[in-house]
Amino acid sequence: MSHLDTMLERIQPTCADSRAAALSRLDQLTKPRGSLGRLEELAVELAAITAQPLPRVDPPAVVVFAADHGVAAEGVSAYPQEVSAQMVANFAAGGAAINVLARQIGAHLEVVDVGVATSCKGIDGVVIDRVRDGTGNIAVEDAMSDEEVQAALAVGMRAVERARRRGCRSLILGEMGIANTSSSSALLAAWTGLRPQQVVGRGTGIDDQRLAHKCHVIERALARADVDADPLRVMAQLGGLEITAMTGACLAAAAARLPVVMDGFIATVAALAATRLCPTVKDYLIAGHRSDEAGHGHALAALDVEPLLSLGLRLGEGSGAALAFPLLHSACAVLAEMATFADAGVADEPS
Ligand SMILES: Cc1cc2ncn([C@H]3O[C@H](COP(=O)(O)O)[C@@H](O)[C@H]3O)c2cc1C
Ligand SMILES: O=C(O)c1cccnc1
Repeated sequence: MSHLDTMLERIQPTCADSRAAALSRLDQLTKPRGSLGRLEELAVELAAITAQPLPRVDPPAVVVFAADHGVAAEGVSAYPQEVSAQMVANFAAGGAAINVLARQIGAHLEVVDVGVATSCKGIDGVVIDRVRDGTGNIAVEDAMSDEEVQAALAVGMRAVERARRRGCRSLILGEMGIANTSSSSALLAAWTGLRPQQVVGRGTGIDDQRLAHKCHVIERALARADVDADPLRVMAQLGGLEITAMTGACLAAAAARLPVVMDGFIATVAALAATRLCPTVKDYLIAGHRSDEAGHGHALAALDVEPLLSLGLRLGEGSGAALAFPLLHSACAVLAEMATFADAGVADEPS
């Protein structure tokens, strides 16, 4: 049995008893029923995910998976490929946006080189768990072999295991990889049947001319691929190493009953891939935000989830998920710390 099959077998439905206990307690707390809106839904979801009537999400772990994309050679990004490795060094030095946001929420941050074109070996503090030197250019060849997809999934699973051993109770998945909005668009188009024009966005900030070119590149990739193949084969043809690692991490998190806060477009497509391998994973996912990337709304709709925030972000790295995390913290605190009507001697029926 493969590593993946073992993981898929371990994924169980979320806990109905803890969900019911959290729902019942919320209705006894000193507030009009349902008045904390989405925060109440979040508390209930977290109880069901963790199988704890009083869930805890602290401390969170942030894992940033980094890799390169052969399709960068088509000129689909506003930035050159070298930026992926340079940003890995920046993560390691603590200077990127996600470093700041992770510090604010008390998260341990780990950066994993899954396949940056030029190895990040030697950069202090980076986990080296490489599958290959970047992917193939999806416009002309498969991104990876089937074996490499399995290997990249396992990279994500190992990262979750490390986070668990450190005592983390929730997971924020981030990515760094120049041109990864192209791979994500191709995957989303393959799985939803949407046209490239609907799912391709400006990524790092490309102009209209480059956007039209990017759409054409994705059309070439889709024309070459068998989009009806099984999800792993589609990932091999059109995906990315860091995207696949995030998929593996979603599966491992669900198996371990860890809530996953999804970040932007790329992270959401990776989570969508996980649900195509195991639909139950969906119940372990919390949509942190809606990014400005054109395809993100479609990816969230494909998962049938509503994001917590919409801040016009278009960064990735796990930044939007880290910004949403305090809401999870608040949901848990309200459930655990608010007085009940009985405790506080407050009349619990409207007159
Ligand atoms: C300095 C810098 C930091 C980033 N951090 C995240 N991204 C984001 O931009 C990339 C995707 O956009 P595209 O497909 O257009 O290349 C990914 O690396 C993503 O994480 C960055 C991009 C840059 C340039
Ligand atoms: O939504 C995202 O995650 C995103 C958008 C643009 C560039 N990088 C990431």
